[in-house]
Amino acid sequence: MTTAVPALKVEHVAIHFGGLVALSDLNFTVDEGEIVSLIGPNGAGKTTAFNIVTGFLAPTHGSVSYRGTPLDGLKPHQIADIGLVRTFQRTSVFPNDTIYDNLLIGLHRQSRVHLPEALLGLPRARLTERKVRERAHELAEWVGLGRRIHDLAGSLSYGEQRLVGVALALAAGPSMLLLDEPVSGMNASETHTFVELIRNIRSRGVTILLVEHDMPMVMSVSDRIVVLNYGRIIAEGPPDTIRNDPAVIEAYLGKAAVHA
Ligand SMILES: Nc1ncnc2c1ncn2[C@@H]1O[C@H](COP(=O)(O)OP(=O)(O)OP(=O)(O)O)[C@@H](O)[C@H]1O
Repeated sequence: MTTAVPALKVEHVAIHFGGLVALSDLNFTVDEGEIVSLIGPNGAGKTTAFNIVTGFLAPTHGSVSYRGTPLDGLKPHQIADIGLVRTFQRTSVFPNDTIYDNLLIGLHRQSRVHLPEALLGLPRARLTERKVRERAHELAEWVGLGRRIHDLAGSLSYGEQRLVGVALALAAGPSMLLLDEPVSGMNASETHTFVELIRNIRSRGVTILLVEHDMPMVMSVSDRIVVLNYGRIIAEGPPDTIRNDPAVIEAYLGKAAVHA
């Protein structure tokens, strides 16, 4: 019998900031092709967990592995190189450049062509340059910004700028995408479109871990939800289980709501 190795494995992770235990004994997995959300009230430890998985913070105890490879001690860019790529809460587009140029900048960061080759217009650089341009168009189409590709990024709505952020993350060719509050600041229609995009990204074989406050969005998109409170997992399961879990309701609404 073969046992499938989970894509992401977080084992016994704890982190202390001085006397504050921000996470303690955190254990969860994400399977290949799964959409998992990490939720919890403010200060529960979601962003801290995200930062540990992506190498922006080192845990005090425990370990994280991806496809069986320990991530301990790896830098964020090394973790991205093995396929785990994140987006950030703040949009990081260059507002005075077009979407296209933003994507080209992102793709050039990934591309292996050395600057001297590109400057000299050597054949390998020319070929790669053409591929990079094609890829920029594909990425803009993928996130639904194909028709706006030559608009200035600064002219986009906040929600659309987040889409550019997702396109930039996709530019790195992730096998797992970590989305940090991707729909914060989006209206209902943008959020709906974004949910479709997440499903589409997953359908192309990308595993997804999401930190998000928008409960209807989380409930509609997730296969499984991990709920944190005060740095500990208080519940884990599919949306229907989580929706009705008394510990989750209590964490969000307080005891009164459960006993009302
Ligand atoms: N660098 C740090 N130094 C000290 N304390 C920190 C640091 N980062 C986070 N914390 C604390 O760790 C706890 C968890 O914070 P974290 O930001 O991970 O929570 P969160 O669930 O993401 O919250 P939110 O939903 O408000 O973003 C909080 O008490 C926070 O104040």
